[in-house]
This record gives sequence, C-alpha cells and structure tokens, in this order.
Amino acid sequence: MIKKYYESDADLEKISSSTIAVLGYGSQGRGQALNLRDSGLNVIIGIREGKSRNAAVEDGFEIYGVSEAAKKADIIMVLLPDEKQAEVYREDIRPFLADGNCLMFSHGFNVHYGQIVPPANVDVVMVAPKGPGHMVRRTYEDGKGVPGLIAIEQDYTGNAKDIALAYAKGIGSTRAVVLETTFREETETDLFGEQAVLCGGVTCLVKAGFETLVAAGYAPEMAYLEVLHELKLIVDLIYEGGFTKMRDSISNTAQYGDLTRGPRVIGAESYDAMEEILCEIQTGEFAKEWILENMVNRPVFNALNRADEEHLIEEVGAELRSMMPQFKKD
Ligand SMILES: NC(=O)c1ccc[n+]([C@@H]2O[C@H](COP(=O)([O-])OP(=O)(O)OC[C@H]3O[C@@H](n4cnc5c(N)ncnc54)[C@H](O)[C@@H]3O)[C@@H](O)[C@H]2O)c1
Ligand SMILES: CC(C)(O)[C@@H](O)C(=O)O
Ligand SMILES: [Mg+2]
Ligand SMILES: [Mg+2]
Repeated sequence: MIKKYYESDADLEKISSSTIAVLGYGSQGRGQALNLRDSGLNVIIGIREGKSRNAAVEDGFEIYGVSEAAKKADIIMVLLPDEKQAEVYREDIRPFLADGNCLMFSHGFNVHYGQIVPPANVDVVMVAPKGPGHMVRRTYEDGKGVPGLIAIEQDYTGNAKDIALAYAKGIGSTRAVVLETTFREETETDLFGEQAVLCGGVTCLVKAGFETLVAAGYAPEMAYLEVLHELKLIVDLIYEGGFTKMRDSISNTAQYGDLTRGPRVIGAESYDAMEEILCEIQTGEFAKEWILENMVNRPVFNALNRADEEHLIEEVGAELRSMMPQFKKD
C-alpha cells in the first residue's frame, strides 16, 4: 500500500531554521516560494537576470545569482526547466554543495535519467506538487492545497523524509494529501500523464473534435464552445465527484452517448499508442529525444508549437473569451 501523509504527519519546525534556496522563479518557483514564505519559512531565490527575476523582486524576496543562493542555502530546491538543470547543476550548484545539504527537485527527470549525479554527502529528495505552479499558489491562498508526492533518493543525514514532509507542508500539499513514491515512479508516471492524457491527449482530442465539426460545415464558434469551453465544466464535475457525479449531472442521452461512443474514440489503437508511449519513457528513449532536441535548439518543438499557436481554435477561442467577464483581467 502506498504511504499517505497529512498535516499532522509533517512538522514545519524540522526546517524552520534552514535557509531554503528556490532556484528559478517560474511556474513552480514562484508558487512554491510564496507559499513557503507565507508558512513562515526562510526563503531566498536564486535566479538569472530576466523577467522572472523582476517578478521575484516585485514579490519582495532576497535575490541572488544561482551559485550564490546555492552556497547560502541548506535546502536547494531546483525549479529550473528540466532541460537546463544538468548544465546549471554542473556549473552553479555542484561546486557549492556542502556536506549535509538537501538537494531537492519537483520532478525526477534529471536524477532518474542520470543527467544529475549528486555527491554521496547530501540528501536527495523530491517534493512534487501534482498540479501547475499557478494552482499551487491559488489553492494555498484559498486555504487548501494541491496534492503532492515525496521521494527520497538519498538519505545522507537521516532526516531526508522529515525535511521532505516539512517542505510539502510549507507549500500546502499536506492540506490535501502527500504520497510517498520513488524518483523512478514519479518520473515515468508524470511524463506519461502529461503526454498521453493531461496535455497531449486532451489537446489532440479537443482539436480532433473541433476539426471534425468545422470540416462538416459547423461554425467554428459553435465547435469551440462545444468541445473546449464546456470541457472545463465537465472536468470540474469529474474532479469533484468522479465519473459518477458528472454522469449524474448530464442528460441520460449524453450518458448513453458517453458510454457507447467514447470507447470508439479511445479504442484499441489508443491503448496501443499509450503502451508505446509508456515504453519510450521507461526505456529512456523519450528522455534522449528531448535532451538531443534541446542540443539542436528545438527545431521540432518550435515547428509543432507554432502550428498549434496558429490553429483556428486559438483564434476563435481568444475572440470568444475576450467577451466573457470571467476572463477579463481586473
Ligand atoms: N510547471 C509546472 O506546473 C510543474 C509541475 C510539477 C513539476 N514541475 C517541475 O518543476 C520544475 C520547474 O518547472 P517550471 O515549469 O516551473 O519552469 P519554468 O520554465 O516555469 O521556470 C523556470 C525558471 O528558471 C529560470 N531559468 C531558466 N534558465 C535558467 C538558467 N540557466 N539559470 C537560472 N535560471 C534559469 C527561468 O527564468 C524561470 O524563472 C521542473 O523540474 C518541472 O518538471 C513543474
Ligand atoms: C503540470 C504538469 C503537466 O503536471 C507537470 O508535470 C509539468 O511538467 O508541467
Ligand atoms: Mg511534468
Ligand atoms: Mg505533472
């Protein structure tokens, strides 16, 4: 049985006298740093010049270059882009690691695939919120938390788990639930989830539905509201109460269509593709592809991303959302 932890299992005192360096101030960096500070912990930011450095300044943090922050800290949370972590680690983190430091990650990619090999005299720990960084912050501000994972790769001090749990409490995750996993399990399931379901699966499903309706002569605006806008409302019900709550809310007609037609859309071919995608993750093939893609300046990433940015669904969506009060910025 997987181990689960809640508020009373974690003690902020375990890290209350530690200096925590959050390296990177992007999606996770900002969310986690603000939550840790609001939980009363000592946070400094390690960041290079640029837009997100300015955001950290505006948010009132003590700011340093990456190497300086790594040197000052007891706990070093690496929230840089996965594809940059190995290089920054070699140049700006590794030389400044001190005996007994805790090196922390929110995703296991670099440690699991051997791009970062920490020395034996530090703890190596993961605290990974299971949600986007902006939601880590928003949920914490609402008095709740995004569920999280902890994993211990190396327990040099004997305190690694207490530190991980305290950090998870600091970012709000123990308010929901924290599961104990391994770097391998987190890395493989996280990559699979975002590729096959959460990001890749969903965007392709929505695009396919949109393109099918538009090709059949229906208005793009109709198609957008049907397959994208309403998706959130349906997912909210699933999120709150599973398929059962969603199916209680929709019509019997929708439910019959759901039960009989859904498996035709996600059929044997999709199961085969999912298995193949998981296998590429498990064998390291995906990791190698992504590392090499970055070495040649991301030609595939850029071309595919540009095509999706220029897709009709984005144009129609931007226009429709601009009229909806829920998307207006104050
Ligand atoms: N985005 C998420 O919601 C999410 C969720 C769970 C886990 N994670 C993990 O969290 C980590 C951070 O991801 P993210 O999406 O928050 O990253 P991000 O791209 O949003 O932010 C990265 C930050 O690092 C800074 N940075 C980039 N290159 C740098 C360099 N060479 N030196 C110094 N600073 C540099 C950027 O300016 C930015 O502040 C990754 O390991 C990712 O897998 C992310
Ligand atoms: C938010 C996600 C997709 O869950 C995360 O894993 C990421 O890589 O951004
Ligand atoms: Mg991920
Ligand atoms: Mg994820």
